[in-house]
Amino acid sequence: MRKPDGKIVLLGDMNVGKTSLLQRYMERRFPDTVSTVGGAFYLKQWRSYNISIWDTAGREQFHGLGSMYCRGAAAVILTYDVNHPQSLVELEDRFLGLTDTANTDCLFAIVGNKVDLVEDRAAESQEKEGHGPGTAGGGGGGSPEVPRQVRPEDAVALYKKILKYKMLDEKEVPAAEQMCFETSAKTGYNVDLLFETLFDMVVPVILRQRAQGPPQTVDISSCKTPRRTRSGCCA
Ligand SMILES: Nc1nc2c(ncn2[C@@H]2O[C@H](COP(=O)(O)OP(=O)(O)OP(=O)(O)O)[C@@H](O)[C@H]2O)c(=O)[nH]1
Ligand SMILES: [Mg+2]
Repeated sequence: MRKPDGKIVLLGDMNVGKTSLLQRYMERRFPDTVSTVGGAFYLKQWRSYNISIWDTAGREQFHGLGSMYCRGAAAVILTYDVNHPQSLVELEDRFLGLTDTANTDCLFAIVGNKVDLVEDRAAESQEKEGHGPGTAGGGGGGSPEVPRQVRPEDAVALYKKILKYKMLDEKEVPAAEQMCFETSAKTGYNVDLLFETLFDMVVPVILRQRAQGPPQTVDISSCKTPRRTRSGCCA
């Protein structure tokens, strides 16, 4: 098997749908998933390039592994659940720091998944209309019964914060509107668009990396071994 030419890593809180997104894209289905342990990867051939796509565990106890998976990454997909604002907050607080090991010219995509639930809830609330007062905490006439939990602008704001954190010039990287997606692994909405937009963007990064020298590999000896807790789990 040929060595991958480039690497894309999915990061984000547990349950946001990272594994489901990857399975939807690679296997064209939406199977039941179990919470990921450690990490796993798929290889995708895109044009003449082999791209590895890494699925990581969002659970806190595997957090220490995240920066190892990001080492040398050409792109990172920061995933949140559009119905859980905290999952967007976590991207900044808990996951962004893990990307310090990625390439200096690493691309960042911000992906709000489970957008089908927003539509479902909106439809439900429309059905209820005219059947008496709403149940979703008032606000008075005119305001939607089920407010959208995370707005696309919130993801764009995070993208801009990332550029600041990475000290990147907005003019030299893809625009926020190009890199913020809303997806549904359940219906497949925007899933091909997400991955294939990134593949196309990653190819020039691969070419630049090649021109700069040998690709970075994971040097396991340089990674700190996770401390063992009394229960034997990774801390
Ligand atoms: N409605 C809906 N449910 C989804 C979607 N994507 C994932 N899910 C469900 O959300 C749950 C978690 O999905 P996973 O893909 O396992 O989440 P994960 O981010 O990989 O979680 P960890 O591996 O624990 O980090 C599962 O029950 C999925 O079926 C989506 O787009 N829409
Ligand atoms: Mg998973």
